Amino acid sequence: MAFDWSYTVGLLWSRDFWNATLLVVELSVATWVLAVVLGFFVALADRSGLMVVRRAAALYVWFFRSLPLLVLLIFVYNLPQAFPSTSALLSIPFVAGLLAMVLSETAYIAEIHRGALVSVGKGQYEAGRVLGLSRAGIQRLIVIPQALRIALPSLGNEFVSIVKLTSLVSVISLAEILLVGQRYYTQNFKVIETMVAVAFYYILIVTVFDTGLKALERRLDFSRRLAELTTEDVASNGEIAEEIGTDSPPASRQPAIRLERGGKSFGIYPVFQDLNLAVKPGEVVSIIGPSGSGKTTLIRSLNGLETLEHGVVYLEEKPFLAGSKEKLAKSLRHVSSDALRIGMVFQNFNLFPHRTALENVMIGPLYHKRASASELRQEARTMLNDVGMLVHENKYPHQLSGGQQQRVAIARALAMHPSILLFDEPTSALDPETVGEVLRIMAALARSGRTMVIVTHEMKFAMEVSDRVVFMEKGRIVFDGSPALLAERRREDGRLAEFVRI
Ligand SMILES: Nc1ncnc2c1ncn2[C@@H]1O[C@H](COP(=O)(O)OP(=O)(O)OP(=O)(O)O)[C@@H](O)[C@H]1O
Repeated sequence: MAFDWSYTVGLLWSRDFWNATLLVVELSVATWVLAVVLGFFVALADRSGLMVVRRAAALYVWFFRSLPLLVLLIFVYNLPQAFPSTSALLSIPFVAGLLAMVLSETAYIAEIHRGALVSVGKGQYEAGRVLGLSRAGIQRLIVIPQALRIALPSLGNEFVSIVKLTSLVSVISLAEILLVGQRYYTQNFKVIETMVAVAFYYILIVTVFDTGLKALERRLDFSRRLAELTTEDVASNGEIAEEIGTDSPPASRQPAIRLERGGKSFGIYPVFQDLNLAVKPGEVVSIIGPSGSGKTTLIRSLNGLETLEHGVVYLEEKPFLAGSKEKLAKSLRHVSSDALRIGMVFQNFNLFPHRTALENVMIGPLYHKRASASELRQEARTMLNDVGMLVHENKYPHQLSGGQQQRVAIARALAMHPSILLFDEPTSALDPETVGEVLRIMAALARSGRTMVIVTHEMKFAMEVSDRVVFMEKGRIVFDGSPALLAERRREDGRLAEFVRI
């Protein structure tokens, strides 16, 4: 029997098929949107601090991924037999189909979100934290935009799967494309001709939505976003200001920040115990020492990025953080305005890749509504100008060199007007050529009387710029004094001489 082309072509104008196509689109889009939203919450639950929430999320994903959709469909559609109260809703095939598909797809999509959330680096969360963003704020402004971009190709792929899975809802008598086709060929036996039309409708839906999703993917892909570059600004940097003014010149003589009897372990390995460090207002303290001596852990303990077990951190002699094993920890209320008094610059910059240099600098003050958006924009531009980066204000981090990124990161920390600035090995991830530009900014900050604590391997810089140098070894402070005293001690102390070579 010859293939009946005129019959197949005629089916492309069939009202039944177009109605079924509309139904498939509605069911697929509703399933996808709901599962993308709900899946995100399941993925967040999977990362919750509460074990019971994590377990519940894992149980959900395990159960609904194990269950075939067909079984779930039949189960949900027939649920009213056991629970008559559900019949008002579940006897509507569209609702029953949607519910079953959402339950199943949420489990798959939660796994996609989970993968995307894991790939947003820890540094992004930490950068949000030091800018005083709440958990929800970090998710909304930093994590979700990045995770969505990472997840979108897989989410688009899942949409295609959902479109095809809708063919299963024919078992609950929902007139989707396959069921319409079956009705046709059981009357005229033109199976192949009918199935060609069925294939056409599925391919049409997938093609249209796939094209749309790819376009969305391109829009969200910030690595493809390019700032308008003028020929002049491609390589140039602006001038770095000689001094980068402070808001509140240090008046008090009491320590700006002080760690008392700090103790920290990772597992059974103690990094330091009974450690004391006090930094006066306007003082520049460099912490130096061999790798693994605990410098980074110490500086991160000062602003709570690492939780101490023992000891108390005081801000202007007011308890600010207490070790988890300290009695004070229970009564100490976390006041976020205190945390905002400490700015931090990270080794790996941790700029937000989906935002321009200017937006990175503005994000903190804007979140805290420190002034109107236009005032904050102006102020952020001044900060960028101070670090010689105004010419690059509209560039995304991937368009900047390491040194330029670190300069923007410094401007971002300054934009919060912190009274203390912590630098965690700010030049360690930089090429030798760009180290100098970051050190020049830090020297300008030091000259302007800022309180700074710097973990560094740049000995020359530490000796020239610091008021005090702290030498750490194996979790202990073995030297704490002026650079001049260090230079003197170096002559007698072999270990110091070995380490502090300028
Ligand atoms: N998250 C962690 N989990 C387990 N151990 C850690 C963690 N962070 C640091 N450590 C360990 O704590 C010790 C101190 O690390 P820290 O990074 O503070 O040293 P450091 O003096 O800053 O070293 P470097 O100069 O190489 O950065 C090291 O032995 C390190 O392996």
